[in-house]
Amino acid sequence: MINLHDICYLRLGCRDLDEMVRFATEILGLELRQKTATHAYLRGDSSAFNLCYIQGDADYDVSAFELREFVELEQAERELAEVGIQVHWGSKAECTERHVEAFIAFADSNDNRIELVYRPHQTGVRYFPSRDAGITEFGHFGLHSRDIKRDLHFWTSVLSACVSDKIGDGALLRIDQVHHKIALFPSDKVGVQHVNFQVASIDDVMRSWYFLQERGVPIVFGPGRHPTSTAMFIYFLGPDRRVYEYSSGVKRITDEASYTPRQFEMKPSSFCMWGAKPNVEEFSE
Ligand SMILES: O=C(O)c1cccc(O)c1O
Ligand SMILES: [Fe+2]
Repeated sequence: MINLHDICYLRLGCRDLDEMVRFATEILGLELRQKTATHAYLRGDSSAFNLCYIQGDADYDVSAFELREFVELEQAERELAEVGIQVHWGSKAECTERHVEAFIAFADSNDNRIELVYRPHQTGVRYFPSRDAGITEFGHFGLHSRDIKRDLHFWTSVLSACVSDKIGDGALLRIDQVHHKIALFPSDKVGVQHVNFQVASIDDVMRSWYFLQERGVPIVFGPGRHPTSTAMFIYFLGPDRRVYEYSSGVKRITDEASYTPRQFEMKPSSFCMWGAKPNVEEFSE
């Protein structure tokens, strides 16, 4: 079993890099750390980066996870080979591009591009936001799944994720005490389904609600509260048409032994206990 220590970064292709940098800094509230002609590195914590937008193919995306030890990358290569998945070892230049010491890249059971990373770089300077959205952490992300049974098996038996809750066939998966850091949603697509940043409080969620409305940012769900993680949330669209989420108050599962995953019905009330209706394809019946 490949032990995922934490989520690490997303690499997100886009058509217009400058437009994504404007959105990420002025709307989302990330800090731009580095920009080249083709790459923009943004963060909401003291990591070298959380999101890297890449000029080019808008459908390209990668999600990355940290492993604790270098030997775990070598073990992962062997374990993935056993289930018929070949890995690519990052070259020196590819490691530099990702601000990591080492990584392997592969496609998961849904053809989602995944990277397993050893020693992602931290900075010695704190995150200094370009707008005060109240971001405390890169929270989680959703991935598409064209065959949920197959992909859940992969994520929970080849990789170390555990199901915290299910909503219909969708699954919220944890890799540590946080209720979920990955979510798998049935769909006919591949890759990243939504991107979540945690914010400090309900005040930040509500402040952003007014802020986003004033600027004409399409809000696609919320404000509301998830009955699953208990987090209060708001979802909106970026100029890349990707779904972004702020949430606050995600529950922790501290007593693994006594926790049983719950099955929620596939209804709007399972996504929001306040009555908000999702305008997100994968969250709709
Ligand atoms: O936080 C959650 O519980 C949650 C539930 C459904 C969908 C999501 O994106 C979530 O973050
Ligand atoms: Fe989410």
